[in-house]
Amino acid sequence: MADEWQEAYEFAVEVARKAGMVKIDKEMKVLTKSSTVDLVTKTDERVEKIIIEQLPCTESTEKGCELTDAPTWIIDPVDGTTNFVHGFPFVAVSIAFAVKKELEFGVVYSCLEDKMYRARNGKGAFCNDEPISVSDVKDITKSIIISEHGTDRTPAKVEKIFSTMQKILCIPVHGLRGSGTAATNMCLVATGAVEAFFEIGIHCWDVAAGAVIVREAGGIVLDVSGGPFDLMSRRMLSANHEDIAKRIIKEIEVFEVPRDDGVKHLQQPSSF
Ligand SMILES: O=P(O)(O)O[C@H]1[C@H](O)[C@@H](O)[C@H](O)[C@@H](O)[C@@H]1O
Ligand SMILES: [Mg+2]
Repeated sequence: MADEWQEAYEFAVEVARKAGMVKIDKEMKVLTKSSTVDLVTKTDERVEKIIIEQLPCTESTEKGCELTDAPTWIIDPVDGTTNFVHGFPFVAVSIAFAVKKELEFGVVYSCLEDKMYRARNGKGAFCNDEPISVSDVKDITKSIIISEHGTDRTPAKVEKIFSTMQKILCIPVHGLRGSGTAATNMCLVATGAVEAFFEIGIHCWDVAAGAVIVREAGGIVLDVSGGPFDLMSRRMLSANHEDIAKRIIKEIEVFEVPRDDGVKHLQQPSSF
C-alpha cells in the first residue's frame, strides 16, 4: 500500500516554512485570550489563515478541541506569542496530524532560528534534515530541565509552579531553563540540549507536534503523574530517559486545569 500520509507530511513542512515568514513588528495589534497575560496578535490570526488555506481538507472549528477518528490537523500558528510581541527570539509554528486519535507526524518551525524540526511515526526525527536524538544523560544532577510558568497567575498555582521549580533546582540540577514556547522546548529535549521539559496548563496545539518529535528522537512523553500522555489533559512531561522523568515526577506539585476537550478531569495511573 502506498505511504498514505507521506505527502501530507512533506506538505506540512512547506506550509510551516511559509507560515514562519513572520516579522517582528513593533506596531502589531496585541489582544488577550484567557487572561491579561495570555496574548494573541493579528499575526497569529494571519498565520493561522495562511496555514488553514493551504492544508488539504481542513474544516476549522470554533468549538474548541475534540479529537475524533477523522484525520485531524492540530495547529499553533505562533507558539511563543509573548516572545513574538516582545522580540524575544524564540517563536515557532507547530503543525501536527493525527489519525484515529493517534499522532502521525509533527512539524515545528522555529522561525527566528530558521530550524525546521520534523518527525513521523517510525521514520525518525530531524532538524534541518539532520537526524536528531535525545541526550544520554541519566543522572538528574547532570541535567538541564525546562519548565514554564504559563499564563495563569492564580497565586496558589504560581506558588505550586515555583515550589516545584525550587525543589528541582535544589536536587540540584545543572540548570533550569525556558524558551517561552512549548513546541521549541520539546525540540530542545529532542536534540539533547536539555534532558526534560514539563508544564501544566499548555494546550494540545502547543505540544502535539513536539510529542512526535521527542518520541522519534528516542525520548518519552508522559503525563506529569507518570501515567500515559493525554493530549487533551493540558499536562505533559517529555524526557530523554525514564530515570530523569521519574526523578522529576517525585517533585512535581500537580494542580488541576480544565481539559481542552471539556471532559471532567481523568485520574492518570502512574506507570512508574
Ligand atoms: O500562547 P502560546 O504562545 O501559543 O503558547 C505558550 C503559552 O501561552 C504559555 O502559557 C506556555 O508557557 C508556553 O509553553 C506556550 O508555548
Ligand atoms: Mg502555543
